[in-house]
Amino acid sequence: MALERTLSIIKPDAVAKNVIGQILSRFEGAGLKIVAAKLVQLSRADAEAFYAVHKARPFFNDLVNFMISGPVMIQVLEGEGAIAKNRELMGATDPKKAEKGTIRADFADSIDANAVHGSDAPETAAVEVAFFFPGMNVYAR
Ligand SMILES: Nc1ncnc2c1ncn2[C@@H]1O[C@H](COP(=O)(O)OP(=O)(O)OP(=O)(O)O)[C@@H](O)[C@H]1O
Repeated sequence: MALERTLSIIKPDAVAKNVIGQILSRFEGAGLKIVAAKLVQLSRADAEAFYAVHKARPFFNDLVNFMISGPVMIQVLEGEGAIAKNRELMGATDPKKAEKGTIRADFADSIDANAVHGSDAPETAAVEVAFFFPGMNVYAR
């Protein structure tokens, strides 16, 4: 397995619930290292640009409005197979379908307020890490 970096976002619902620490602990407990982090309020332009791939989806506006509804915690996680490992820790997009013990099963309320975001492939990880942490090494292959 390759050493990877992936972008993780703790979304406004989870920040509002005061579970940043519990979520970061899960990453660290699974052997992922936090190599960059910032707590920020995204602007509408930031959220629209970050989720540009979803622009045509019916939920795009709701997603953008949700992502700017409060601060988010954005971090870069590093580790062997970090992209898949993070997705495993997060669980399915819809918390009702997320496996027991995953972040979304434990902290998310709905498919839109679903606690966390994680890059889904090396290519998207490279783009997403660069979006929030320009110039950062992403071990892109
Ligand atoms: N049907 C839907 N209704 C409302 N929101 C949705 C729906 N599908 C996806 N979303 C929102 O858009 C985000 C991005 O959707 P995507 O299909 O990429 O899911 P994901 O890869 O599991 O989530 P993320 O990209 O946030 O890690 C989801 O995390 C969710 O917040």
